[in-house]
Amino acid sequence: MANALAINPKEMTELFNPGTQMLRVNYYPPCPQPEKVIGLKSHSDVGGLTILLQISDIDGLQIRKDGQWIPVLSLPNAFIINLGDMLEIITNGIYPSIEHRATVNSEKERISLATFYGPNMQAILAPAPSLVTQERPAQFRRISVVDHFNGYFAQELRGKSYLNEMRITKDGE
Ligand SMILES: O=C(O)CCC(=O)C(=O)O
Ligand SMILES: [Fe+2]
Repeated sequence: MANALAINPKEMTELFNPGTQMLRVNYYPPCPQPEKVIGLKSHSDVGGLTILLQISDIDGLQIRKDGQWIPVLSLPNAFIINLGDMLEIITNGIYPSIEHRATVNSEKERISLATFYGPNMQAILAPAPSLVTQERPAQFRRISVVDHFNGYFAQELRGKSYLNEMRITKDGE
């Protein structure tokens, strides 16, 4: 990714090396009225990369694109790769994180395994200096990784609302 962006790889490795790895197992029981509930509310993952495995062949994951919810069809033995908020910040918005949610099925349970590749807990999160230019000023504020995690987990999941709080607005706030 650093190569594709033509940045000094150190700017990326300083944030993610040594990184953290977390695993979440999601279990969505069947619901007779699936249109009235949501399995996992709309959110973007907080960290770097998410590698997701849908265990059963039950669809449920949806991504938001141009304001529309698009189903991600489950392919047998295929991983789904999601970009998280910290990658959006370090790439100064060039690689946006993906907003997604999970729905439930009326008859069958669904299980997914999400592996989160996250940052060094001692690091500071900010756009990579070489991606901050006069034409493209910093889009996000500097914050410690710990404070960023604390802020993210203190809120309920609501789209990309927490990342949006990190955005520097036009008047520099
Ligand atoms: O179950 C899914 O497909 C999505 C899981 C997810 O978004 C998460 O664990 O963060
Ligand atoms: Fe997620």
